[in-house]
Amino acid sequence: MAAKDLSATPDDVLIRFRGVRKEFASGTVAVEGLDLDVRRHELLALVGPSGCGKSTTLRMVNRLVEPTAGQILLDGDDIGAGDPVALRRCIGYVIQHVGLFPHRTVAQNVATVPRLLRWDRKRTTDRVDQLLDLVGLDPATYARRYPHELSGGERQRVGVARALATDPPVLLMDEPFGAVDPVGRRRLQIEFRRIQEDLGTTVMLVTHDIDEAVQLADRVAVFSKGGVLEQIDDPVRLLAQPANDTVAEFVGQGRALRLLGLGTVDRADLSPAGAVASGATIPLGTRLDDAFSALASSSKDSLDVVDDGQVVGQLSASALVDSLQRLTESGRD
Ligand SMILES: Nc1ncnc2c1ncn2[C@@H]1O[C@H](COP(=O)(O)OP(=O)(O)OP(=O)(O)O)[C@@H](O)[C@H]1O
Repeated sequence: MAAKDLSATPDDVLIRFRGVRKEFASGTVAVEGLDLDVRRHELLALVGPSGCGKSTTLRMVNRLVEPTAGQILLDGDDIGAGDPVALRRCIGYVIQHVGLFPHRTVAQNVATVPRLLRWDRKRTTDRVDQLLDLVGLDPATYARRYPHELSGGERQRVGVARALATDPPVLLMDEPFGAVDPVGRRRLQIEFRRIQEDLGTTVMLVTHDIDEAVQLADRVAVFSKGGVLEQIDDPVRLLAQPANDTVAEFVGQGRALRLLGLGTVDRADLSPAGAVASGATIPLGTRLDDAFSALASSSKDSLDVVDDGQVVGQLSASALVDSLQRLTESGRD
């Protein structure tokens, strides 16, 4: 399976779960009757309450867990029929506590799979440097460091670089940004999304954080206890139109604000700049939830919006409400 070009077939589905069930020896049913398609090049987030089977679902894709029933197809092939070691070589895996080898340098950690594949030294070092650059770690500074000489966020970046070393078509991520502080986390999420789009990697991402899911993912799958898939949709639709009470409860009371987080300040939202400056300024393209916070903390009822150092208009509270309305409408058919 590793040798196959997974980008070669026209089928839009890369990973297909068909009637997958996992019952552990203890009798716990972690996943039940799961039918789920993961599209090629998409970032699919898996969310749901603790213990609902998200990690088990993920770990069945690289066969760290074997299903009790059903099938998982990767590009049309039943993964249960092939060699699990070959399978894992074409699937990157990133977990919360990255699991870097403590006695190996950053470069050696990133080179783990290339070495297993017996890449020559030059190809390996070139790839390591390229990946460290990609995740924002200067190779000259970081390549020879050991994991204990890195911050949590830097370790997480090395984990991502290591998982991407051989440019796997599939990346499984289980709470990959969980150990990073909120500010570093947002930066890392944005950078990761850019890398994923550039490389075209198909990603399944398990997260507890609904905000992370709706900000990052192309689609979000909401599970309930017992590994039951309640809804799978794009973030706007999920927030605007939860399929049932379980999903509505899970996506939470902050739904309106989360929807705002999916839009940005656009010229169409602005009224002409007044003669009197409104006080606070924000750049065009600011996320609507950040604009809302800026407005809430300003003493005025509108914000000046700047682009290229010029005030291009004002954003009022009512324009923000209109934007939310538009986002909600776009999530409904
Ligand atoms: N190896 C195992 N043996 C027995 N039961 C297990 C095993 N691994 C997981 N479980 C059980 O299966 C269920 C689903 O676990 P899983 O880790 O997939 O959930 P999760 O949604 O990822 O949870 P969390 O969000 O807390 O990480 C839980 O009830 C868990 O206790």
